[in-house]
Amino acid sequence: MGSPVYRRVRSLLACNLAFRTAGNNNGIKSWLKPAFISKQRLSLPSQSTILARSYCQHTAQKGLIFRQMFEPISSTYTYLLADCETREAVLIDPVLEEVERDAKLVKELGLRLMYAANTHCHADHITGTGLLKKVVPGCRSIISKDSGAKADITIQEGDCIKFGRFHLEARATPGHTDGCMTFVLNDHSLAFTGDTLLIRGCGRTDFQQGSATTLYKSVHEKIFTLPEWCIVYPAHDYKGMTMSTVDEERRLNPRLTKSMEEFVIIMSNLNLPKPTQIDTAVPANLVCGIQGD
Ligand SMILES: N[C@@H](CCC(=O)N[C@@H](CSS)C(=O)NCC(=O)O)C(=O)O
Ligand SMILES: [Fe+2]
Repeated sequence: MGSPVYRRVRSLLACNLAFRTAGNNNGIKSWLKPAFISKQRLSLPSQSTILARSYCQHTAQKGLIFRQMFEPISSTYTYLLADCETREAVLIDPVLEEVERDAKLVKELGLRLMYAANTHCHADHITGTGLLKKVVPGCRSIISKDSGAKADITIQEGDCIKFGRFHLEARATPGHTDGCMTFVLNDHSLAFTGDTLLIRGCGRTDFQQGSATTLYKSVHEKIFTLPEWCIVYPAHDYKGMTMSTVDEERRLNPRLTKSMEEFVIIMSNLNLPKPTQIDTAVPANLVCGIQGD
């Protein structure tokens, strides 16, 4: 139906999995379509541009402040979430070397940083949580009880990290490490998967109590059961990608679309070198990172 341009628009929307179902449920399609169609004859934005733009609008409409930040040495993503009304905020997976950047942004945006939470005891970088507590008074560190690491608050499956009108639900997703958690936004639109699920990949399982069968079950039971339009944000990406969706990873993840038996063989043949900072990072992260003087 319609012009070639309209058909292109339709096919872009059709293959954009985040929109396919979300649109019917929460109005994404209704606010996406008018702006998009009106520009169609000038130039067609790429699918990822549409998703990024639309997602910003989506979060803004919900009253959620959301930032993804990158630390290039360990290729780590740190996430800032805040309620734009109450200004309460949470940081996920801050990195020591970027504490100044994160604290500056929190200040610039007029936010009250309540928590700095780690998805797990990282092996490749020192967490910024310890130092953040020093430079942002009132901020409390969070990690899972099963990680064996120290923090102000230790959490378990089902616990919630509340910031303003929002909360992150903690889902235990062990496998990369014993204490890995995935943090899911209360409306299930976003999931912060740490190293459990990476974009088209997953965390390695060859150290820190790693187990391929446990990771496989965690992903299938706790992440792939989220709505297909849920956007997944990992702790790392090594190929320049920023986000994915549950649907994309269910269909396209080259490791996790396999049977558990095939997955175990893949994971035992990764032959990855040890993270360069592992010997300093793990002991520091077991005590919530560098605490400052
Ligand atoms: N080269 C990096 C470490 C890369 C690495 O091992 N990444 C981990 C996540 S950090 S614990 C991983 O699970 N990778 C899975 C994969 O398939 O790449 C460094 O030296 O820091
Ligand atoms: Fe890790």
